[in-house]
Amino acid sequence: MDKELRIIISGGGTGGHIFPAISIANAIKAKHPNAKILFVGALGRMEMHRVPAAGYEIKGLPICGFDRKHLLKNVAVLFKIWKSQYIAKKIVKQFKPMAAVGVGGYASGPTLNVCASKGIPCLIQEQNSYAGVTNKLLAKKASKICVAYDGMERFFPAEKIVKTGNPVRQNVLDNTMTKEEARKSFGLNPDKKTVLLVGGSLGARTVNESMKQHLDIVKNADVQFIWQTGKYYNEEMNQAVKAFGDIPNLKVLDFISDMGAAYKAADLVISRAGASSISEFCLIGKPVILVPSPNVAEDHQTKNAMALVNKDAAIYVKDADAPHELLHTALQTVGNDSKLASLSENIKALGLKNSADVIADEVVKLAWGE
Ligand SMILES: CC(=O)N[C@H]1[C@@H](OP(=O)(O)OP(=O)(O)OC[C@H]2O[C@@H](n3ccc(=O)[nH]c3=O)[C@H](O)[C@@H]2O)O[C@H](CO)[C@@H](O)[C@@H]1O
Repeated sequence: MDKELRIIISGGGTGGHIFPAISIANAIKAKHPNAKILFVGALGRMEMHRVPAAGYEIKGLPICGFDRKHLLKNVAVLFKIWKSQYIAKKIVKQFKPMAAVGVGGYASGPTLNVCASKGIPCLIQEQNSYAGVTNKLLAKKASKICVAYDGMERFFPAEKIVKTGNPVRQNVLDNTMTKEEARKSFGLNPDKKTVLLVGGSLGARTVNESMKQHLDIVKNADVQFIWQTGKYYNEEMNQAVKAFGDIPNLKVLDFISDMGAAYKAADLVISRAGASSISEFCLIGKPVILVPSPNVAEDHQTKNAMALVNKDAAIYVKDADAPHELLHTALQTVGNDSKLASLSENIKALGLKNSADVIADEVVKLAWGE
């Protein structure tokens, strides 16, 4: 019988924070099936339904970020932070975690602060090449900081850093479908080349516009498309497709639950350059065109993308050029088998394997004081 193991995992806001957290939980459970794991997220954010869907319990804090444009609104934010801290204290008192993991995002702030103040060891996981605000604030209190990029001593104490890469969900890596089965599972022709478009976990306006403005090219192309619009844009994009008329070689979805199947179906992916997505492309060796979001802190997606593009491991299309360039580049690339093969080979060489396992081991060592 395994020793007792009680772990809190906190953070979220977007898939880029939530899915690494779920992979860490899965890796802990695989090694220690009796481990008790509790997630703490932000009420109203994506983690509150994605985490239970992955089979874990989650408690929500009423936390949100500071409003940098409307300073007066921040009085309410301060109150929410205070209240979240109070609720986090109650959660920690009841659950009695032996270690806490923060994956970035608002909820990890109060949760890890409370844990650290009670002497519970904390580990943080930073997915990006540019550290997020919450993780930077928590760094002093953390015992270990797991990162995916070199040079993170700019943000964190060097002696705490472990380079592990980003954990990727096991079902993204272990999909056992054939390409044909995967395409069929999306209602598509099993034998036709396929392009998958993903705008990160929430969808991306630019990627969507690049499709919406060229539905004629889409319809006449000799390939088929899986188009993830994101929840916010889904209705608008569906209406545009409806107004255009029937496009049998196009499947429009707001969110893709089985990314393993979507990647398997695709010969080429078009994507934002979020850190978790990039780790997935590397580990499965997927040819990809990256359109980094220009709207993120310190332009970190462009930095994520360039680490690949400079090694001929991905194609770069600038956000501003995407509406007129993206589809042409995609169609050219997907028709060029030797280009697809070299992109796949080059990107695969950059993957850091077993990240979730390595982090899980670090967490368990902290919990058991080893
Ligand atoms: C706008 C924004 O703030 N983006 C940030 C956010 O991105 P975002 O949440 O988009 O994160 P990533 O691109 O890193 O990861 C997206 C994750 O969602 C999954 N997925 C995506 C679409 C879908 O339909 N189904 C699905 O399961 C992907 O497989 C991947 O696991 O967090 C990342 C990690 O901190 C950052 O690098 C990004 O800059």
